[in-house]
Amino acid sequence: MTGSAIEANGLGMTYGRKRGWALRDCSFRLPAGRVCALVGPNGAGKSTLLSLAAGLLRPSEGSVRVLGTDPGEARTRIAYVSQDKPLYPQLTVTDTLWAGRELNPATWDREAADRIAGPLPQDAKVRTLSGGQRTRLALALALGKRPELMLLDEPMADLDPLARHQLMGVLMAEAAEHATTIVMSSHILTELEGSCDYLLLVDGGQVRLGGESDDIVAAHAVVTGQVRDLAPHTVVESRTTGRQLTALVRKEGPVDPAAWDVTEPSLEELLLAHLRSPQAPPLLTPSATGGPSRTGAAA
Ligand SMILES: Nc1ncnc2c1ncn2[C@@H]1O[C@H](COP(=O)(O)OP(=O)(O)OP(=O)(O)O)[C@@H](O)[C@H]1O
Repeated sequence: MTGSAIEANGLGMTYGRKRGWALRDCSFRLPAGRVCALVGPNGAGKSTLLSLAAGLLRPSEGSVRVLGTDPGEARTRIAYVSQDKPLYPQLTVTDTLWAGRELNPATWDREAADRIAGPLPQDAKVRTLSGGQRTRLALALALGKRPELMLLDEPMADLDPLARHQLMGVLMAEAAEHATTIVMSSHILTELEGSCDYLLLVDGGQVRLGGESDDIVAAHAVVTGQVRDLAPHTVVESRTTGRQLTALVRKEGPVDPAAWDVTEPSLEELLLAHLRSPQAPPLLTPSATGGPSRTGAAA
């Protein structure tokens, strides 16, 4: 088994008793070297999970280990880009990159940072940059640090489509070349489909899907037909048009091709079906549990 980038055990976080649980009873493992999409609706707990992994929050219950140790101890090996991208507004782009080098003298990779920060006006003060430009600078700092684990909270949200495409390309090349683990939260599901090989779906503070994207997709099927009984498969979502039933199912064995038209769902289709169906049981593939597959039925 490869090493773990993140290992959560019964992880829970509340920001105050009256506020309830932002994250509850989360147990999963993210193997090192993966590019992981962290998806879920607003308020699902994605930022909370990333902040816990970055060591900026302490768990209210359970534990999280990062790169085999406590998040605080792994801090120099982690780069975290939060949604609000905190940078010093009075520094210029050049000064900011210089500070990045000074803070990470042992690992600073100027070429990697320049590849991302290159298009920015180098003498401009951070406070004069647009939201997208600030994102670019924050990502340059993160990549220049040459981390083992990048935790990116909606990194592409305020980038234009061209910048998004280019920066995704740089991140993917980085992951491939240096085996950097990347966890990237996003609401843009189509963007994740071609880039991420691992998936964590968080909803209501719980991990509902976890594992290799391909395996999670392969565990499901879209079936269309006139038969009503889908047993033994688990129906995640279904709709009826006339006499025709279309359903997204989690397969329990082979689906009868004589009774159903069967296609593989796209990742986007799969995620949307789960987001619309909070009652669907969780699915974690063996690599996400460190053991046999965990489903709602077996958990
Ligand atoms: N600093 C905070 N103080 C109090 N409650 C918080 C704080 N940060 C988050 N929460 C609460 O924790 C829950 C999870 O929030 P979180 O920001 O982790 O969700 P998210 O999945 O990142 O959402 P989004 O997609 O909108 O960014 C929400 O109910 C939110 O209101």
